Amino acid sequence: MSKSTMKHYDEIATNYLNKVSSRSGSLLLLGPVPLPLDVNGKTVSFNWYTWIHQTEECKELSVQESIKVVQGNSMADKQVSSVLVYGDFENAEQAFVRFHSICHTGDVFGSQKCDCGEQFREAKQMIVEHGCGAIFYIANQEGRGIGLFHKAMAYLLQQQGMDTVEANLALGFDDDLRTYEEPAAILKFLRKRPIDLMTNNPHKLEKLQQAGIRINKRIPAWCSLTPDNERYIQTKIKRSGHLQSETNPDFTYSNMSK
Ligand SMILES: Nc1nc2c(ncn2[C@@H]2O[C@H](COP(=O)(O)OP(=O)(O)OP(=O)(O)O)[C@@H](O)[C@H]2O)c(=O)[nH]1
Repeated sequence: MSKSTMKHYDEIATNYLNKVSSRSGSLLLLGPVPLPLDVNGKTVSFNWYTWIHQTEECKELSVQESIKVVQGNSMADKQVSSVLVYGDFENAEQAFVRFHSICHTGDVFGSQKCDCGEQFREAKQMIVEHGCGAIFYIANQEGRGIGLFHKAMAYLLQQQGMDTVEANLALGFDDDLRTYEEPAAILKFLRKRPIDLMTNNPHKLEKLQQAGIRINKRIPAWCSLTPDNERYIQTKIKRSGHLQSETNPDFTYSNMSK
């Protein structure tokens, strides 16, 4: 590494890198990286943070030294998590926070089989309208933790009549394998005050509380029902315990389209 590159590297490590302890080990948090995001047609400036695990070999090293160990290692085959932060996240009295499980099909492809893509867009917009908040984009939670390949298998099983829960069980998994220790540790580093949690899933709320997150209130995160996502959403309510939409208690596509 040339001297000037080394200087830039050191500067970044000093100003943008922090070590965060989590129940699953130490995390190296990098950010804030300013990121202009599209929010409903407008460009809005968010701060992006991302993190990696501090490996065993780096345990005794400082954060500055640890980051040099990964230099030249692309890590492209390891999907890493992010958090997108908006407003004065550390100090604002109320901050809206969403813990969004990665959904390649919904968020990237725009699949209508689930509500993930719309929930993500909606969360960005609600946070901007509110003035402060964060969206965690959790990389190891694809398919509620079964991974993309198995999710494709699950979709094929669903095509043969199973619902989402039955398909996960048929593949040898629990319905929901997600844990929140890592993002919870990052949240506690970025903000000490309680949050308003954007979710319909009471189990997610409980798991986050168990991970030490203080929650002021829950903000519902329902999206549009369509013929393509109705079964998925009804299964979430009937089998996975997601809370019914307060504004539309008869939340079915056929009821809504009347
Ligand atoms: N196994 C499985 N996972 C799915 C399916 N459709 C979407 N997902 C995944 O489900 C995750 C989102 O979980 P959901 O149950 O929709 O919602 P939640 O995060 O528990 O709750 P909310 O905070 O209310 O959105 C994402 O990781 C998606 O990839 C499916 O058919 N099968």
